Amino acid sequence: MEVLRLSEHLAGHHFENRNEMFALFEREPELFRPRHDLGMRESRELLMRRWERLHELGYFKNTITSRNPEDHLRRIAMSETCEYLDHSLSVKMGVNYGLFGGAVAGLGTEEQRDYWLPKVERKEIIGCYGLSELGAGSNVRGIRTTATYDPGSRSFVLHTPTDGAQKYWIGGAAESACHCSVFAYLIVDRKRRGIHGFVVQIRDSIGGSPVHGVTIADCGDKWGLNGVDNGRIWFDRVKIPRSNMLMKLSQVSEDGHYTSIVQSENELFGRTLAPLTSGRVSIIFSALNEMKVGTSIAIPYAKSRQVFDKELMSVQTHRHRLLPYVCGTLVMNIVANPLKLRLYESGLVISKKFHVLSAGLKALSTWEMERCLQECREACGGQGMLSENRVGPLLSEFNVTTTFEGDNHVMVQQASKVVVSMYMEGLKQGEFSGDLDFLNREELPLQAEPNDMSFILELMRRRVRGLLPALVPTSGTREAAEKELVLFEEVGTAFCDLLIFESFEKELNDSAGLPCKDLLMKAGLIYGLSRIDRDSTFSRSGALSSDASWSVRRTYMKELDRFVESGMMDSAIEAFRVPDFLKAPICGDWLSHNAKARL
Ligand SMILES: Cc1cc2nc3c(=O)[nH]c(=O)nc-3n(C[C@H](O)[C@H](O)[C@H](O)COP(=O)(O)OP(=O)(O)OC[C@H]3O[C@@H](n4cnc5c(N)ncnc54)[C@H](O)[C@@H]3O)c2cc1C
Repeated sequence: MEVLRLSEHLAGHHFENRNEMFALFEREPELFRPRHDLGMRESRELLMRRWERLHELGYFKNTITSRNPEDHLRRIAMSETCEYLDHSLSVKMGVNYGLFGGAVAGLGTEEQRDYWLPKVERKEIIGCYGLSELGAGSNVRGIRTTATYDPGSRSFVLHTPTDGAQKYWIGGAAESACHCSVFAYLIVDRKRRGIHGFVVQIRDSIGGSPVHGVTIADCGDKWGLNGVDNGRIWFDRVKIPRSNMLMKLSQVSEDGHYTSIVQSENELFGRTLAPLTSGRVSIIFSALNEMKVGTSIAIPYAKSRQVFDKELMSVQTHRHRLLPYVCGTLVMNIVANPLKLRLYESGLVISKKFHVLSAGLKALSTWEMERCLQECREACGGQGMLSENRVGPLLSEFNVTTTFEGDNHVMVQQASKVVVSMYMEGLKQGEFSGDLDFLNREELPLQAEPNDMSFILELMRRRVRGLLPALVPTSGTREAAEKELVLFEEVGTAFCDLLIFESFEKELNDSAGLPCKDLLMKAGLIYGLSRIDRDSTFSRSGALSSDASWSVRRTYMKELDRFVESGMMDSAIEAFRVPDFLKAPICGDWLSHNAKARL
């Protein structure tokens, strides 16, 4: 019962809707069983059939046009559920509903929302999100597409000046999308006004021919996520009506007068890209859910496998290879849930802390997921190479999450920038504030036994305390700090880790009636010890002496054993609640599955 409540808590919201969707998958296996044996063309076709079926059953009804955050969260729950089955499906729907729809909802006027969003919801149009270009991905300000206002025809002229400025990787553009939220430099009366969003029709209908002036090409076969038809788009002086500029933040009047409610180009840039924040938070959950699937396959297999007369899961290295990911998933899930719920609160203003946590968690969770799935693949030995056992294909399906919606290194640097600015401000003022407040106090002595969260938190703080002055000597400049980019990113990671563990502890203390608290506390301890044990920045920053590092190692190994022997590992896997039909043959009676009699 407690474990079921933990499952519900991890899901965070719309537990019943998720179950309902899993039940549909199970009921209609022809369409909804996992397929990892298809080429690009069949994957795309299958995706469209799956999406159509979900649409027909009304799963997304009222989730795009509604003003009620609950309805948007319902769509997110549906999308997360689809990820267990088909990452491409949830990405393609996410680009349409979340990015295209999100751009209209976030950047459009009331009138524009009322015009476009019902069409998206009724699937009369499929939208894509055109930000990245061949020559500029992470460096968004480097895009070159222009949108020039022509007062004579009261229209904008969208143009791709060079091949480097072609829109690239645009999900849905290669085959199906008929509209695109295009991001381009606005030019009014020969003045450049920063990057703005426009709704541009690129095909005459869903899956139809490109409209006049638009050229579209397919990015081609990828080694994962092949259900998504990523495409390239060129605009050759394409005219769109004035009303297609998304005008909530800035407006161009009919006679070509530019006004904006935003004070600076920097602020405009931040607010224009805001829909990406919800995409980033969704990616955190992609990573966590796939770690749930990977470990829910590798661990039952290891429990049923004998190696050299021992049960594989009893082997110390195996515990050390898999359990940190089980524990990390629990920790990050507990931290990411309130982040997601806050994102859909009306009137949310994205604070620096929110930005650091969402960007940092996006990077850390997807890197963890990548390592986790690789480890699960190897932990299943040769069986891990079979597509039917899912772990290998999932690794290639989800690999891109480290790159899109903000490359991970660039995300970590966002955290670095914030913490370095806070530190330099503190040096200037002679006092540190906010999340660096602890720097005003003496370092606490380290407790002898590294066996609880206060030890983990103290070490996380010590590491930040040690790394910051190494990066920013008292007289240093921010520019100099940014040249030491490896250390700069280490500082960002250290700060994110600290925020993650602080948030985790706060959630544990503040959430009344949190189920399986003992299990979660142990998970926090093990995940913390694993991060300390594997990362040299703890010793380099002076946070951890050699003696203390041995003590960490000893406790860590003991805690791994306790986690298994107390039954906590099994409870965690049960709480992940991956339905059997979305696991793999090696989770069950794999001898019978491979019996000669079955040939
Ligand atoms: C499958 C897929 C789907 C996508 N879907 C869409 C979509 O629908 N719409 C859309 O607009 N875009 C989409 N993208 C584009 C995606 O957002 C970009 O690929 C991403 O932002 C990275 O840009 P890039 O590919 O140009 O890589 P680059 O920015 O060139 O990065 C290359 C390498 O350089 C490193 N690097 C870059 N800048 C720095 C720096 N400042 N410091 C240190 N290292 C750095 C990165 O870590 C990376 O390893 C998609 C991409 C893929 C692969």
